[in-house]
Amino acid sequence: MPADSFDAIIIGAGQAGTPLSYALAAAGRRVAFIESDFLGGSCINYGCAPTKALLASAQRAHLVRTAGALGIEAPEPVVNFGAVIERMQTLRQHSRDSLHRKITEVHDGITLIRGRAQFTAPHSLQVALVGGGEQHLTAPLIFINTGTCAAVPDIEGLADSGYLTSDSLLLNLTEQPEHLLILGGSYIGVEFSQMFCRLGTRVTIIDKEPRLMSREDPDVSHPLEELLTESGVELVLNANTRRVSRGANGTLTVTVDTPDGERRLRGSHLLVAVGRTPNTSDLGLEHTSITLDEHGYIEANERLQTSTRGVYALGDVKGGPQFTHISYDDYRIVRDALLHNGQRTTEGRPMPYVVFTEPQLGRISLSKNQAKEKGIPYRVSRLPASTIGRAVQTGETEGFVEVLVGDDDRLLGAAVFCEQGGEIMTMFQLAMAGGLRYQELENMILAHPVWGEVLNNAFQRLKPGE
Ligand SMILES: Cc1cc2nc3c(=O)[nH]c(=O)nc-3n(C[C@H](O)[C@H](O)[C@H](O)COP(=O)(O)OP(=O)(O)OC[C@H]3O[C@@H](n4cnc5c(N)ncnc54)[C@H](O)[C@@H]3O)c2cc1C
Ligand SMILES: NC(=O)c1ccc[n+]([C@@H]2O[C@H](COP(=O)([O-])OP(=O)(O)OC[C@H]3O[C@@H](n4cnc5c(N)ncnc54)[C@H](O)[C@@H]3O)[C@@H](O)[C@H]2O)c1
Repeated sequence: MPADSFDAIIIGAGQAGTPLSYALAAAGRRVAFIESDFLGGSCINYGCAPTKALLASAQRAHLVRTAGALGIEAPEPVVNFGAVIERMQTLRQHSRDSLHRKITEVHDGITLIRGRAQFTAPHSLQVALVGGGEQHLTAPLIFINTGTCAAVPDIEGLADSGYLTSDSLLLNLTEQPEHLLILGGSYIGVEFSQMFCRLGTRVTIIDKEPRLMSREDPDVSHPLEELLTESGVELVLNANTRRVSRGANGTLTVTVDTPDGERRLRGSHLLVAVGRTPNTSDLGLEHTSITLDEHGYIEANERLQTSTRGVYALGDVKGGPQFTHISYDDYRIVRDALLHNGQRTTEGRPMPYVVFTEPQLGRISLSKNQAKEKGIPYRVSRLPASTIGRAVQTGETEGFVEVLVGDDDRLLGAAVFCEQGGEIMTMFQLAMAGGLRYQELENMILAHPVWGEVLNNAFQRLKPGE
């Protein structure tokens, strides 16, 4: 079968592939855009957007539940689980429809192909089309944005007992779990735990590490652990999961070894959230010279070029931090290099992220442990959120603001665990991007009483890092 020839082929409609298709088409290139599943990839369909929509419902229930603290008497809220799910589904469908319109109607020059792509040669692909048949394509430029799927550990009985991942949970959830066991206490486990707890589900998190979010400094993860346990989430940490089984009545039992001995944890549903696996195994990469790392991620250089000339890897599939804003920045780097002679690379770019619990945990750049590991001298100031005027007025006094300052008085990083933590962290990021010294933030006139006013006070307790 003769191959259809294009200027560029993009595999995967994720957070890099989609804007890249628009940019290349706008520059007059003929683009084949291949997606095997839903447009928008994980962010739109089973990642950021649907989880934050569900978290918003859970947070509203919590606000109603706690309104009495502000003098507003409200009855215990009734969670209409079906309506909560329907709202999330509607938002997701709207995003998918809007993407479809943009790709097929707004932008000329994009040929959308629904199917699973596989390399047959370094610049040739075969697509197993949704609905049957196949198509062969070729192009001098190929962009791989195939993302990841949920990793599933090899645990006795797990496959036979039935489990959920965030991918399947968010696509197929119809009934409210009675007791959700969550394997993995990092971004996904933590966000889902608070969400389900506030919607009225009993929740247990199991993690093999002694701490939640174990990449964070201990004095950052511990307040998060306290917050969750105080709100009713059970934490089983330092736990080696040995076996999963499902009884005749449908109850799941997860058997774990902990430092205190064996425990059998029972629940109605099990969510596996132990990280992600790259979508590379069926890409036919053996027909190219593209290399993979030990975990199956595509090896790409700081310009996102793979070892096959003209083939790029963008987003989660190339390994490293897995965030929508990083995938989107990969797009910007490749777009600028190809269309605007841009020279920027992935080297040294800032790495902000937010855990969307309430309060949020916002993080930018170095933690204390990372500064120590890199031998970077730092001073640190940590302020309880209860010292922020706005926090006192709204009653949201939980958490802290922590900033690291270098020898040149410029910021090295921040961890902000309080109401509006993500937004406050973003202000610190802007100050870092602008190269501001901390004294400039201390002396800046900021409207009173905004949350950002904490930028004036955050450095009050600066002391040398240990
Ligand atoms: C539950 C959850 C919550 C998250 N929350 C956040 C958050 O709050 N903030 C944040 O920044 N990040 C979040 N993330 C991470 C974020 O979703 C990803 O980092 C981001 O979507 C980047 O994805 P991507 O561009 O690499 O590809 P993806 O969005 O994963 O898209 C890849 C696409 O490629 C398609 N594909 C795969 N193989 C083929 C093939 N062979 N042929 C054709 N198509 C193929 C897939 O169907 C998919 O549509 C979350 C992730 C999860 C799972
Ligand atoms: N707000 C956000 O930005 C956000 C939200 C959700 C997900 N994400 C992205 O999604 C990716 C995946 O998130 P994640 O939380 O699944 O993965 P993760 O890699 O961040 O954490 C995996 C967790 O599972 C634990 N674990 C691993 N194997 C285990 C086992 N056998 N038993 C018990 N625990 C085990 C680890 O100790 C770790 O705590 C992240 O890299 C993140 O970037 C981001």
